Amino acid sequence: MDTTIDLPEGSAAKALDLSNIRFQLIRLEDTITFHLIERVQFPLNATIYKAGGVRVPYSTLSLFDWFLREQEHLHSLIRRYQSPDEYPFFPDVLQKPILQPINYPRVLHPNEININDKIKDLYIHTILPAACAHSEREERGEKKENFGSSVTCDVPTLQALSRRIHFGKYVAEAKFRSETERFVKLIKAKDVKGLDDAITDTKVENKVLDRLALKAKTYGTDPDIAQIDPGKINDIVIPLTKEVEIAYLLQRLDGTEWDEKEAERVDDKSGPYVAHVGVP
Ligand SMILES: C=C(O[C@@H]1C=C(C(=O)O)C=C[C@H]1O)C(=O)O
Repeated sequence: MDTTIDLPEGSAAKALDLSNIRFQLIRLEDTITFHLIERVQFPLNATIYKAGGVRVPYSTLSLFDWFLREQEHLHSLIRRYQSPDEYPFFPDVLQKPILQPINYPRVLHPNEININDKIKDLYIHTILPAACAHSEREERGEKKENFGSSVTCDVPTLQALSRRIHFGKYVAEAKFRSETERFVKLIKAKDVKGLDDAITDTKVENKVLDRLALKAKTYGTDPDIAQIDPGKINDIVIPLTKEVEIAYLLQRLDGTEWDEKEAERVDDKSGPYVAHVGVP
C-alpha cells in the first residue's frame, strides 16, 4: 500500500505563483499581528527569556525556550516540520511523525537556510520590549501569573514570524524563474547589492506597511494595550525576508548547469563524478 499522500494537481505551480505567495504573506502578517496583540496584554516578563530565570525541572533552558522546544517535539509528531515552509528552532527535538508523510512538490532548490536564531533574538530583544513598553511604563513589572500566558502567546507569534520570513525562499524562486538570465548574472557575480535591488519591490513593501498600520490600529483598540508600532515589526520582518531571499539566491546555482564549480567537477576525471541534482 502506498504509504505517502499526494497533494492536488497544480500544487507546485501554486507554490510559485507570486500573487499566491503574496496572499500567503498577508495571511501570515495577520497571524503575527493577532498573536502579538494577545501577547502585549501582559508585561514583558524578561525573566522568562533568561536561562535560569524560572526554574524548569530537568532543564537548563529559559521557560520560553523550554516551552517552545516542547511544542516542537509535540508538533513534529503530526509532521509539522516535514512541511517545506516550517522551520524548527530546536531541530534536535524532532520525532518521527505518527502520520503518513506527504509528497510535497520539490519547488525550492535544496538548501539549509534557517535564520531562526536571529529571528528569536530580535523578537525577544527588539520586537517584544517595544510592543510591551506600556506595561513597563506603568511599572506593572513582572506578574508571575502571566508567565504561562506570555509564553503561550510568544510561541505562535514567533512561529508565524519564522514562516513569514522563510517564505522569502518561495518569493526568490518565483523571481528567479521569471527573470532567470538576470539573476544568473547577479548570482555568478555574487552581486549582493544588485540582487537586493532586483528583489526589492517598494510598492509592495509600502502596501505591507499601510496594511499592518491599519490592522494594528483596528484590532489593537484596547487603550490599555500599546498600539503595536507596525513600523517596528516591519523594520525587522521585511529586511529579514529579503535576507532570506538573497541567501537563497546566492546558493541557487550550486550543483546546477550554471555552476562553474560543477563544471570543474565534471571535467575532473580523477575521481567519481557525483551528479548534483539542481532544480531546473
Ligand atoms: C516578499 C517580496 O519581496 C520583497 C520583500 C517584501 C516583504 O518582505 O514584504 C516585499 C516586497 C519585496 O521588496 C515580494 O516581492 O513580495
